[in-house]
Amino acid sequence: MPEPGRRRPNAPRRGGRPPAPRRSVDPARLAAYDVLRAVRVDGAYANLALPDLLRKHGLTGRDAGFATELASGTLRRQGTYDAVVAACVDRPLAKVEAKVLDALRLGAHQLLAMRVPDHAAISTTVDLVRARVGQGPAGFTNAVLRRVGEHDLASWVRRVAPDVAGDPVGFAAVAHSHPRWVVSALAHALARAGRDAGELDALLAADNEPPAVTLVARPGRVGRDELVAATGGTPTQLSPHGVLLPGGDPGATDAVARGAAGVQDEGSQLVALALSEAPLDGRDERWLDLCAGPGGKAALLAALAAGRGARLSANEAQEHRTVLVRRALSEPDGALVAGVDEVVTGDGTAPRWEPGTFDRVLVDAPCSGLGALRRRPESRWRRTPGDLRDLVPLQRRLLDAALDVTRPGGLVVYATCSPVPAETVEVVDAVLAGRDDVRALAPGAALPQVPDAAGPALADGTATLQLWPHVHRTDAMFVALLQRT
Ligand SMILES: C[S@@+](CC[C@H](N)C(=O)[O-])C[C@H]1O[C@@H](n2cnc3c(N)ncnc32)[C@H](O)[C@@H]1O
Repeated sequence: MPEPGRRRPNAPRRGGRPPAPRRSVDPARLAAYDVLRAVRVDGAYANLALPDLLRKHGLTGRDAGFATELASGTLRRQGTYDAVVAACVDRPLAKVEAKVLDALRLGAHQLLAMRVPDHAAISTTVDLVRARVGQGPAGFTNAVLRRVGEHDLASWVRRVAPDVAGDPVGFAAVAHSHPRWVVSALAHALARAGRDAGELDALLAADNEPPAVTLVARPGRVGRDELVAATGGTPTQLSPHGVLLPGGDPGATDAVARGAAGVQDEGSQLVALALSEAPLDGRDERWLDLCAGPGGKAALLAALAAGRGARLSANEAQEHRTVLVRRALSEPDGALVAGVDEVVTGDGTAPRWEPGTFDRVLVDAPCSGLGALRRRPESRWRRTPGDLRDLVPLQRRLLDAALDVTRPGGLVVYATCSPVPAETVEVVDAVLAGRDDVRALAPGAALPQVPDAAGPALADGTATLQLWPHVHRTDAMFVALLQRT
Protein backbone atom coordinates (compact mmCIF):
# COMPACT_ATOMS: atom_id res chain seq x y z
CA MET A 1 0.00 0.00 0.00
CA PRO A 2 1.57 3.38 -0.94
CA GLU A 3 2.53 5.75 1.84
CA PRO A 4 0.26 8.74 2.49
CA GLY A 5 0.97 11.40 -0.06
CA ARG A 6 2.63 9.08 -2.56
CA ARG A 7 1.38 9.34 -6.10
CA ARG A 8 -0.16 6.23 -7.62
CA PRO A 9 2.25 4.71 -10.16
CA ASN A 10 0.11 5.53 -13.18
CA ALA A 11 -1.43 8.67 -11.74
CA PRO A 12 -2.20 11.32 -14.34
CA ARG A 13 -0.38 14.66 -14.25
CA ARG A 14 -2.41 17.65 -13.16
CA GLY A 15 -3.56 20.23 -15.65
CA GLY A 16 -3.59 17.93 -18.69
CA ARG A 17 -6.00 18.59 -21.51
CA PRO A 18 -9.38 16.88 -21.57
CA PRO A 19 -9.08 13.76 -23.68
CA ALA A 20 -10.24 14.17 -27.26
CA PRO A 21 -13.95 13.54 -27.85
CA ARG A 22 -14.92 9.99 -28.70
CA ARG A 23 -17.49 9.09 -31.24
CA SER A 24 -19.72 7.23 -28.84
CA VAL A 25 -20.09 6.76 -25.11
CA ASP A 26 -19.39 3.33 -23.66
CA PRO A 27 -22.84 1.69 -23.12
CA ALA A 28 -21.81 -0.01 -19.85
CA ARG A 29 -20.91 3.35 -18.32
CA LEU A 30 -24.04 4.93 -19.73
CA ALA A 31 -26.12 2.18 -18.11
CA ALA A 32 -24.41 2.69 -14.73
CA TYR A 33 -24.94 6.45 -15.05
CA ASP A 34 -28.62 5.89 -15.81
CA VAL A 35 -28.94 3.67 -12.73
CA LEU A 36 -27.51 6.44 -10.53
CA ARG A 37 -29.89 8.91 -12.12
CA ALA A 38 -32.89 6.62 -11.58
CA VAL A 39 -31.92 6.20 -7.92
CA ARG A 40 -31.43 9.93 -7.39
CA VAL A 41 -34.30 11.34 -9.44
CA ASP A 42 -36.96 8.63 -9.41
CA GLY A 43 -36.21 7.09 -6.02
CA ALA A 44 -35.55 3.76 -7.80
CA TYR A 45 -33.96 0.73 -6.16
CA ALA A 46 -30.70 0.04 -8.00
CA ASN A 47 -31.18 -3.73 -8.08
CA LEU A 48 -34.65 -3.34 -9.62
CA ALA A 49 -33.61 -0.61 -12.08
CA LEU A 50 -30.53 -2.49 -13.29
CA PRO A 51 -32.06 -5.33 -15.34
CA ASP A 52 -34.16 -2.95 -17.48
CA LEU A 53 -31.29 -0.55 -18.03
CA LEU A 54 -28.87 -3.36 -18.93
CA ARG A 55 -31.42 -4.53 -21.49
CA LYS A 56 -32.01 -1.00 -22.81
CA HIS A 57 -28.28 -0.55 -23.41
CA GLY A 58 -27.94 -4.05 -24.94
CA LEU A 59 -25.55 -5.31 -22.27
CA THR A 60 -24.94 -8.98 -21.51
CA GLY A 61 -22.18 -11.12 -20.03
CA ARG A 62 -19.02 -9.33 -18.91
CA ASP A 63 -20.29 -5.90 -19.99
CA ALA A 64 -23.43 -6.36 -17.88
CA GLY A 65 -21.24 -7.48 -14.97
CA PHE A 66 -19.04 -4.40 -15.37
CA ALA A 67 -22.04 -2.04 -15.44
CA THR A 68 -23.57 -3.76 -12.40
CA GLU A 69 -20.39 -3.50 -10.33
CA LEU A 70 -19.88 0.10 -11.47
CA ALA A 71 -23.37 1.22 -10.46
CA SER A 72 -23.69 -0.84 -7.27
CA GLY A 73 -20.14 -0.27 -6.06
CA THR A 74 -20.40 3.47 -6.70
CA LEU A 75 -23.65 3.68 -4.72
CA ARG A 76 -22.23 1.67 -1.81
CA ARG A 77 -19.01 3.68 -1.66
CA GLN A 78 -20.60 7.05 -2.35
CA GLY A 79 -19.80 8.38 1.14
CA THR A 80 -16.08 7.79 0.70
CA TYR A 81 -16.04 9.14 -2.85
CA ASP A 82 -17.90 12.29 -1.89
CA ALA A 83 -15.28 13.02 0.76
CA VAL A 84 -12.54 12.49 -1.86
CA VAL A 85 -14.27 14.57 -4.54
CA ALA A 86 -14.94 17.33 -2.00
CA ALA A 87 -11.18 17.55 -1.44
CA CYS A 88 -10.62 17.93 -5.20
CA VAL A 89 -13.11 20.70 -6.00
CA ASP A 90 -12.95 24.39 -5.23
CA ARG A 91 -16.58 24.70 -4.10
CA PRO A 92 -18.89 22.93 -1.65
CA LEU A 93 -20.08 19.58 -3.02
CA ALA A 94 -23.67 20.85 -2.82
CA LYS A 95 -22.79 23.39 -5.53
CA VAL A 96 -21.64 20.70 -7.98
CA GLU A 97 -24.41 19.90 -10.45
CA ALA A 98 -26.01 16.58 -9.41
CA LYS A 99 -25.57 15.05 -12.88
CA VAL A 100 -21.87 15.89 -12.81
CA LEU A 101 -21.47 14.59 -9.26
CA ASP A 102 -22.97 11.25 -10.35
CA ALA A 103 -20.34 11.01 -13.08
CA LEU A 104 -17.54 12.03 -10.71
CA ARG A 105 -18.59 9.27 -8.31
CA LEU A 106 -18.54 6.74 -11.16
CA GLY A 107 -15.12 7.96 -12.21
CA ALA A 108 -13.83 7.79 -8.63
CA HIS A 109 -15.03 4.20 -8.27
CA GLN A 110 -13.19 3.17 -11.44
CA LEU A 111 -10.02 4.98 -10.35
CA LEU A 112 -10.00 3.87 -6.72
CA ALA A 113 -11.73 0.48 -6.57
CA MET A 114 -11.90 -1.13 -10.03
CA ARG A 115 -9.05 -2.31 -12.17
CA VAL A 116 -9.70 0.31 -14.83
CA PRO A 117 -6.58 2.11 -16.14
CA ASP A 118 -6.60 5.78 -15.18
CA HIS A 119 -6.72 7.10 -18.72
CA ALA A 120 -9.75 4.93 -19.53
CA ALA A 121 -11.56 5.82 -16.28
CA ILE A 122 -11.05 9.54 -16.91
CA SER A 123 -11.64 9.70 -20.66
CA THR A 124 -14.81 7.59 -20.58
CA THR A 125 -16.24 9.67 -17.74
CA VAL A 126 -15.39 12.88 -19.57
CA ASP A 127 -17.10 11.49 -22.70
CA LEU A 128 -20.14 10.65 -20.59
CA VAL A 129 -20.38 14.15 -19.14
CA ARG A 130 -19.83 15.75 -22.52
CA ALA A 131 -22.64 13.67 -24.00
CA ARG A 132 -25.09 13.99 -21.12
CA VAL A 133 -24.29 17.39 -19.58
CA GLY A 134 -22.07 19.53 -21.81
CA GLN A 135 -18.55 20.59 -22.78
CA GLY A 136 -17.93 22.93 -19.80
CA PRO A 137 -18.67 20.32 -17.16
CA ALA A 138 -16.58 17.85 -19.19
CA GLY A 139 -13.49 19.99 -18.64
CA PHE A 140 -14.31 20.30 -14.94
CA THR A 141 -14.76 16.51 -14.70
CA ASN A 142 -11.39 15.94 -16.36
CA ALA A 143 -9.63 18.27 -13.90
CA VAL A 144 -11.31 16.76 -10.82
CA LEU A 145 -10.71 13.13 -11.80
CA ARG A 146 -7.06 13.83 -12.52
CA ARG A 147 -6.75 14.99 -8.93
CA VAL A 148 -8.69 11.97 -7.65
CA GLY A 149 -6.26 9.74 -9.53
CA GLU A 150 -3.25 11.18 -7.72
CA HIS A 151 -3.66 8.86 -4.72
CA ASP A 152 -4.98 5.41 -4.04
CA LEU A 153 -8.03 4.74 -1.87
CA ALA A 154 -6.17 4.04 1.38
CA SER A 155 -4.14 7.20 0.97
CA TRP A 156 -7.26 9.26 0.26
CA VAL A 157 -8.99 7.88 3.35
CA ARG A 158 -6.04 8.92 5.51
CA ARG A 159 -6.21 12.39 3.98
CA VAL A 160 -9.95 13.08 4.12
CA ALA A 161 -11.34 11.05 7.06
CA PRO A 162 -11.37 12.46 10.61
CA ASP A 163 -8.59 11.30 12.91
CA VAL A 164 -9.40 7.72 13.97
CA ALA A 165 -8.35 8.25 17.60
CA GLY A 166 -10.26 11.51 18.04
CA ASP A 167 -13.40 10.51 16.12
CA PRO A 168 -13.56 6.75 15.50
CA VAL A 169 -17.19 6.86 14.32
CA GLY A 170 -16.44 9.69 11.88
CA PHE A 171 -13.39 7.82 10.60
CA ALA A 172 -15.37 4.61 10.09
CA ALA A 173 -18.17 6.54 8.35
CA VAL A 174 -15.76 7.89 5.71
CA ALA A 175 -13.50 4.83 5.47
CA HIS A 176 -16.39 2.38 5.08
CA SER A 177 -18.88 4.70 3.43
CA HIS A 178 -21.77 4.53 5.91
CA PRO A 179 -23.78 7.44 7.34
CA ARG A 180 -22.48 8.32 10.77
CA TRP A 181 -25.74 7.38 12.52
CA VAL A 182 -25.69 3.94 10.87
CA VAL A 183 -22.13 3.34 12.13
CA SER A 184 -23.30 4.23 15.66
CA ALA A 185 -26.41 2.04 15.37
CA LEU A 186 -24.40 -0.98 14.18
CA ALA A 187 -21.75 -0.46 16.89
CA HIS A 188 -24.55 -0.42 19.46
CA ALA A 189 -26.07 -3.58 17.94
CA LEU A 190 -22.76 -5.45 18.20
CA ALA A 191 -22.37 -4.34 21.82
CA ARG A 192 -25.92 -5.42 22.79
CA ALA A 193 -25.22 -8.85 21.28
CA GLY A 194 -22.12 -9.07 23.48
CA ARG A 195 -19.73 -8.98 20.55
CA ASP A 196 -16.29 -7.41 20.42
CA ALA A 197 -16.27 -3.73 19.41
CA GLY A 198 -13.34 -4.56 17.13
CA GLU A 199 -15.77 -6.42 14.83
CA LEU A 200 -17.28 -3.14 13.65
CA ASP A 201 -14.68 -2.70 10.89
CA ALA A 202 -15.34 -6.19 9.54
CA LEU A 203 -19.11 -5.66 9.66
CA LEU A 204 -18.93 -2.34 7.80
CA ALA A 205 -16.49 -3.83 5.26
CA ALA A 206 -18.87 -6.78 4.70
CA ASP A 207 -21.64 -4.30 3.87
CA ASN A 208 -19.52 -3.13 0.94
CA GLU A 209 -19.04 -6.61 -0.53
CA PRO A 210 -21.60 -7.66 -3.16
CA PRO A 211 -23.32 -10.75 -1.71
CA ALA A 212 -22.80 -14.11 -3.39
CA VAL A 213 -25.93 -15.35 -5.14
CA THR A 214 -27.60 -18.10 -3.13
CA LEU A 215 -30.48 -20.27 -4.29
CA VAL A 216 -32.98 -22.14 -2.18
CA ALA A 217 -34.07 -25.60 -3.32
CA ARG A 218 -37.69 -25.70 -2.20
CA PRO A 219 -38.10 -29.14 -0.62
CA GLY A 220 -40.47 -31.48 -2.40
CA ARG A 221 -40.11 -29.42 -5.59
CA VAL A 222 -36.40 -29.85 -6.37
CA GLY A 223 -33.67 -31.67 -4.45
CA ARG A 224 -30.65 -29.70 -3.33
CA ASP A 225 -28.28 -32.22 -4.97
CA GLU A 226 -30.20 -31.87 -8.22
CA LEU A 227 -29.87 -28.07 -8.01
CA VAL A 228 -26.14 -28.35 -7.26
CA ALA A 229 -25.70 -30.57 -10.32
CA ALA A 230 -27.77 -28.27 -12.55
CA THR A 231 -25.95 -25.08 -11.55
CA GLY A 232 -22.41 -26.19 -10.77
CA GLY A 233 -22.95 -24.54 -7.38
CA THR A 234 -22.00 -25.74 -3.91
CA PRO A 235 -24.22 -26.63 -0.94
CA THR A 236 -24.39 -23.89 1.70
CA GLN A 237 -23.09 -24.63 5.20
CA LEU A 238 -25.95 -23.33 7.33
CA SER A 239 -29.19 -23.95 5.45
CA PRO A 240 -29.83 -27.54 4.32
CA HIS A 241 -31.69 -26.13 1.30
CA GLY A 242 -29.16 -23.55 0.04
CA VAL A 243 -26.91 -23.62 -3.02
CA LEU A 244 -24.16 -21.07 -3.55
CA LEU A 245 -23.92 -20.14 -7.23
CA PRO A 246 -20.53 -19.80 -8.88
CA GLY A 247 -21.90 -16.92 -11.04
CA GLY A 248 -24.07 -16.58 -14.09
CA ASP A 249 -27.74 -15.82 -14.43
CA PRO A 250 -29.84 -17.66 -11.81
CA GLY A 251 -32.96 -17.15 -13.95
CA ALA A 252 -31.44 -19.38 -16.61
CA THR A 253 -31.73 -22.42 -14.31
CA ASP A 254 -34.81 -24.48 -15.14
CA ALA A 255 -35.70 -25.07 -11.45
CA VAL A 256 -35.71 -21.30 -10.86
CA ALA A 257 -37.74 -20.64 -14.00
CA ARG A 258 -40.47 -23.02 -12.81
CA GLY A 259 -40.39 -21.80 -9.19
CA ALA A 260 -39.02 -24.99 -7.64
CA ALA A 261 -35.97 -22.97 -6.59
CA GLY A 262 -35.49 -19.26 -6.00
CA VAL A 263 -32.85 -16.70 -5.21
CA GLN A 264 -32.78 -16.36 -1.42
CA ASP A 265 -30.14 -15.31 1.09
CA GLU A 266 -29.14 -18.12 3.41
CA GLY A 267 -30.15 -15.96 6.39
CA SER A 268 -33.71 -15.70 5.07
CA GLN A 269 -33.82 -19.48 4.64
CA LEU A 270 -32.76 -19.84 8.28
CA VAL A 271 -35.59 -17.53 9.43
CA ALA A 272 -38.15 -19.78 7.73
CA LEU A 273 -36.46 -22.84 9.26
CA ALA A 274 -36.49 -21.25 12.74
CA LEU A 275 -40.27 -21.32 12.48
CA SER A 276 -40.73 -24.69 10.77
CA GLU A 277 -38.18 -26.64 12.84
CA ALA A 278 -39.07 -25.34 16.31
CA PRO A 279 -40.59 -28.22 18.33
CA LEU A 280 -44.37 -27.92 18.71
CA ASP A 281 -46.78 -29.98 20.78
CA GLY A 282 -50.17 -30.83 19.33
CA ARG A 283 -51.81 -29.75 16.09
CA ASP A 284 -49.48 -28.55 13.32
CA GLU A 285 -51.77 -27.80 10.41
CA ARG A 286 -52.15 -24.06 9.87
CA TRP A 287 -49.25 -21.71 9.30
CA LEU A 288 -49.36 -17.94 8.68
CA ASP A 289 -46.83 -15.55 7.10
CA LEU A 290 -48.24 -12.21 8.31
CA CYS A 291 -45.92 -9.90 6.30
CA ALA A 292 -45.26 -12.02 3.25
CA GLY A 293 -44.30 -9.65 0.41
CA PRO A 294 -42.56 -10.33 -1.92
CA GLY A 295 -42.87 -13.97 -0.89
CA GLY A 296 -39.40 -15.50 -0.56
CA LYS A 297 -39.88 -16.93 2.92
CA ALA A 298 -43.51 -17.81 2.16
CA ALA A 299 -42.38 -19.97 -0.78
CA LEU A 300 -39.97 -21.92 1.43
CA LEU A 301 -42.55 -22.17 4.22
CA ALA A 302 -45.17 -23.47 1.77
CA ALA A 303 -42.79 -26.21 0.59
CA LEU A 304 -41.96 -27.17 4.18
CA ALA A 305 -45.64 -27.08 5.19
CA ALA A 306 -46.61 -29.29 2.24
CA GLY A 307 -44.02 -31.84 3.36
CA ARG A 308 -45.85 -32.39 6.62
CA GLY A 309 -49.44 -31.89 5.54
CA ALA A 310 -49.79 -28.32 6.86
CA ARG A 311 -51.09 -25.32 4.90
CA LEU A 312 -49.84 -21.75 4.72
CA SER A 313 -51.83 -18.52 4.67
CA ALA A 314 -49.84 -15.62 3.25
CA ASN A 315 -50.84 -12.04 4.13
CA GLU A 316 -49.40 -8.79 2.81
CA ALA A 317 -50.55 -5.21 3.34
CA GLN A 318 -49.80 -3.77 -0.08
CA GLU A 319 -51.75 -5.13 -3.03
CA HIS A 320 -48.86 -4.74 -5.50
CA ARG A 321 -46.69 -6.84 -3.19
CA THR A 322 -49.46 -9.42 -2.75
CA VAL A 323 -49.22 -9.86 -6.53
CA LEU A 324 -45.54 -10.78 -6.04
CA VAL A 325 -46.42 -13.19 -3.22
CA ARG A 326 -49.05 -14.86 -5.37
CA ARG A 327 -46.50 -15.23 -8.17
CA ALA A 328 -43.94 -16.71 -5.76
CA LEU A 329 -46.55 -19.19 -4.55
CA SER A 330 -47.86 -20.24 -7.96
CA GLU A 331 -46.97 -22.94 -10.45
CA PRO A 332 -46.14 -21.76 -13.99
CA ASP A 333 -49.81 -22.51 -14.93
CA GLY A 334 -51.05 -20.07 -12.24
CA ALA A 335 -52.33 -22.66 -9.72
CA LEU A 336 -51.20 -22.15 -6.12
CA VAL A 337 -48.37 -24.51 -5.17
CA ALA A 338 -48.89 -27.38 -2.73
CA GLY A 339 -48.99 -26.24 0.87
CA VAL A 340 -50.69 -22.88 0.20
CA ASP A 341 -54.14 -22.22 1.60
CA GLU A 342 -54.62 -18.59 0.59
CA VAL A 343 -52.81 -15.41 -0.39
CA VAL A 344 -54.54 -12.25 0.87
CA THR A 345 -54.07 -8.52 1.11
CA GLY A 346 -54.72 -7.18 4.59
CA ASP A 347 -53.41 -5.09 7.45
CA GLY A 348 -51.50 -7.48 9.66
CA THR A 349 -52.18 -5.33 12.72
CA ALA A 350 -55.89 -6.20 12.34
CA PRO A 351 -55.80 -9.71 10.89
CA ARG A 352 -58.93 -11.23 9.41
CA TRP A 353 -58.63 -14.57 11.23
CA GLU A 354 -60.24 -15.64 14.49
CA PRO A 355 -58.03 -15.56 17.60
CA GLY A 356 -56.13 -18.81 18.07
CA THR A 357 -56.37 -19.92 14.40
CA PHE A 358 -52.73 -20.75 13.64
CA ASP A 359 -50.14 -23.23 14.90
CA ARG A 360 -47.07 -21.43 13.52
CA VAL A 361 -46.85 -17.73 12.60
CA LEU A 362 -44.03 -15.73 11.04
CA VAL A 363 -43.78 -11.97 11.60
CA ASP A 364 -41.03 -10.91 9.18
CA ALA A 365 -41.54 -7.31 10.14
CA PRO A 366 -41.05 -4.23 7.97
CA CYS A 367 -37.80 -2.78 9.32
CA SER A 368 -34.93 -0.40 8.61
CA GLY A 369 -33.10 -3.10 6.64
CA LEU A 370 -29.78 -2.08 8.21
CA GLY A 371 -28.82 -5.76 8.17
CA ALA A 372 -29.16 -6.05 4.40
CA LEU A 373 -27.07 -3.11 3.22
CA ARG A 374 -24.91 -5.40 1.00
CA ARG A 375 -27.98 -6.22 -1.03
CA ARG A 376 -29.43 -2.72 -1.43
CA PRO A 377 -26.58 -0.44 -2.44
CA GLU A 378 -28.42 2.87 -2.06
CA SER A 379 -30.49 2.12 1.03
CA ARG A 380 -27.97 3.34 3.62
CA TRP A 381 -28.28 6.84 2.11
CA ARG A 382 -32.09 6.78 2.10
CA ARG A 383 -32.71 5.61 5.64
CA THR A 384 -32.93 8.13 8.48
CA PRO A 385 -33.03 7.68 12.27
CA GLY A 386 -36.62 8.96 12.03
CA ASP A 387 -37.61 5.76 10.18
CA LEU A 388 -37.33 3.83 13.43
CA ARG A 389 -39.83 6.15 15.08
CA ASP A 390 -42.45 5.04 12.55
CA LEU A 391 -41.41 1.40 12.28
CA VAL A 392 -41.16 0.42 15.95
CA PRO A 393 -44.85 1.02 16.86
CA LEU A 394 -45.89 -0.91 13.71
CA GLN A 395 -43.54 -3.78 14.58
CA ARG A 396 -45.06 -4.02 18.06
CA ARG A 397 -48.60 -4.01 16.76
CA LEU A 398 -47.80 -6.70 14.19
CA LEU A 399 -46.20 -8.95 16.81
CA ASP A 400 -49.12 -8.43 19.18
CA ALA A 401 -51.63 -9.28 16.44
CA ALA A 402 -49.61 -12.37 15.44
CA LEU A 403 -49.76 -13.64 19.01
CA ASP A 404 -53.53 -13.09 19.06
CA VAL A 405 -54.12 -15.34 16.04
CA THR A 406 -51.83 -18.09 17.38
CA ARG A 407 -53.42 -20.95 19.33
CA PRO A 408 -52.34 -21.66 22.92
CA GLY A 409 -49.15 -23.73 22.61
CA GLY A 410 -48.54 -22.39 19.08
CA LEU A 411 -45.33 -20.64 18.00
CA VAL A 412 -44.48 -17.20 16.65
CA VAL A 413 -41.17 -16.18 15.08
CA TYR A 414 -40.47 -12.45 15.13
CA ALA A 415 -37.76 -11.60 12.58
CA THR A 416 -36.13 -8.51 11.10
CA CYS A 417 -33.36 -7.96 8.55
CA SER A 418 -31.90 -5.49 11.01
CA PRO A 419 -29.71 -6.03 14.07
CA VAL A 420 -30.75 -2.70 15.66
CA PRO A 421 -32.03 -3.44 19.20
CA ALA A 422 -34.81 -0.82 19.01
CA GLU A 423 -36.52 -2.97 16.37
CA THR A 424 -35.42 -6.39 17.61
CA VAL A 425 -35.23 -7.28 21.31
CA GLU A 426 -36.80 -4.05 22.48
CA VAL A 427 -39.90 -4.70 20.37
CA VAL A 428 -40.22 -8.23 21.73
CA ASP A 429 -39.65 -7.10 25.32
CA ALA A 430 -42.26 -4.35 25.00
CA VAL A 431 -44.85 -6.81 23.67
CA LEU A 432 -44.02 -9.44 26.32
CA ALA A 433 -44.35 -6.80 29.04
CA GLY A 434 -47.94 -6.16 27.98
CA ARG A 435 -49.13 -9.80 27.93
CA ASP A 436 -49.33 -12.70 30.35
CA ASP A 437 -50.07 -15.38 27.71
CA VAL A 438 -46.68 -15.64 26.04
CA ARG A 439 -43.33 -17.14 26.91
CA ALA A 440 -40.06 -16.75 25.09
CA LEU A 441 -38.07 -19.77 23.86
CA ALA A 442 -34.50 -19.97 22.60
CA PRO A 443 -34.58 -20.17 18.78
CA GLY A 444 -31.11 -21.70 18.59
CA ALA A 445 -32.51 -25.16 19.40
CA ALA A 446 -34.20 -25.22 15.97
CA LEU A 447 -30.97 -24.23 14.23
CA PRO A 448 -28.18 -26.13 15.99
CA GLN A 449 -25.98 -25.96 12.89
CA VAL A 450 -25.60 -22.15 13.13
CA PRO A 451 -22.52 -21.19 15.18
CA ASP A 452 -21.70 -17.96 16.98
CA ALA A 453 -25.17 -16.44 16.58
CA ALA A 454 -26.24 -15.41 20.08
CA GLY A 455 -28.33 -12.25 19.88
CA PRO A 456 -29.08 -9.95 22.80
CA ALA A 457 -30.96 -11.72 25.59
CA LEU A 458 -34.57 -10.72 26.22
CA ALA A 459 -35.44 -9.03 29.54
CA ASP A 460 -36.34 -12.44 31.04
CA GLY A 461 -32.94 -13.81 30.03
CA THR A 462 -34.15 -15.91 27.07
CA ALA A 463 -31.73 -16.12 24.13
CA THR A 464 -32.40 -14.68 20.68
CA LEU A 465 -30.54 -15.36 17.46
CA GLN A 466 -28.61 -12.78 15.45
CA LEU A 467 -26.82 -13.49 12.15
CA TRP A 468 -24.08 -11.17 10.84
CA PRO A 469 -22.71 -10.55 7.33
CA HIS A 470 -19.09 -10.61 8.58
CA VAL A 471 -19.55 -13.86 10.54
CA HIS A 472 -22.15 -15.93 8.69
CA ARG A 473 -21.93 -14.30 5.22
CA THR A 474 -25.70 -13.75 5.42
CA ASP A 475 -27.86 -10.70 5.95
CA ALA A 476 -28.01 -9.66 9.62
CA MET A 477 -31.30 -11.43 10.38
CA PHE A 478 -32.67 -11.32 13.92
CA VAL A 479 -34.92 -14.10 15.25
CA ALA A 480 -36.92 -14.36 18.48
CA LEU A 481 -39.15 -17.38 19.17
CA LEU A 482 -42.32 -17.03 21.27
CA GLN A 483 -44.96 -19.47 22.41
CA ARG A 484 -48.58 -18.71 23.30
CA THR A 485 -49.47 -20.23 26.65
C1 LIG B 1 -39.42 -7.56 5.51
S1 LIG B 1 -40.69 -7.54 4.37
C2 LIG B 1 -41.16 -9.23 4.31
C3 LIG B 1 -40.28 -10.07 3.41
C4 LIG B 1 -40.89 -11.41 3.09
N1 LIG B 1 -41.23 -12.15 4.29
C5 LIG B 1 -40.03 -12.26 2.20
O1 LIG B 1 -39.25 -13.08 2.70
O2 LIG B 1 -40.12 -12.12 0.98
C6 LIG B 1 -42.01 -6.83 5.25
C7 LIG B 1 -43.31 -6.76 4.50
O3 LIG B 1 -44.31 -6.33 5.42
C8 LIG B 1 -45.26 -5.59 4.70
N2 LIG B 1 -46.07 -4.81 5.63
C9 LIG B 1 -45.89 -3.55 6.07
N3 LIG B 1 -46.88 -3.20 6.92
C10 LIG B 1 -47.69 -4.27 7.02
C11 LIG B 1 -48.90 -4.51 7.72
N4 LIG B 1 -49.48 -3.60 8.49
N5 LIG B 1 -49.47 -5.72 7.56
C12 LIG B 1 -48.94 -6.67 6.78
N6 LIG B 1 -47.79 -6.49 6.09
C13 LIG B 1 -47.19 -5.30 6.21
C14 LIG B 1 -44.42 -4.78 3.75
O4 LIG B 1 -45.19 -4.30 2.67
C15 LIG B 1 -43.36 -5.80 3.34
O5 LIG B 1 -43.77 -6.46 2.19
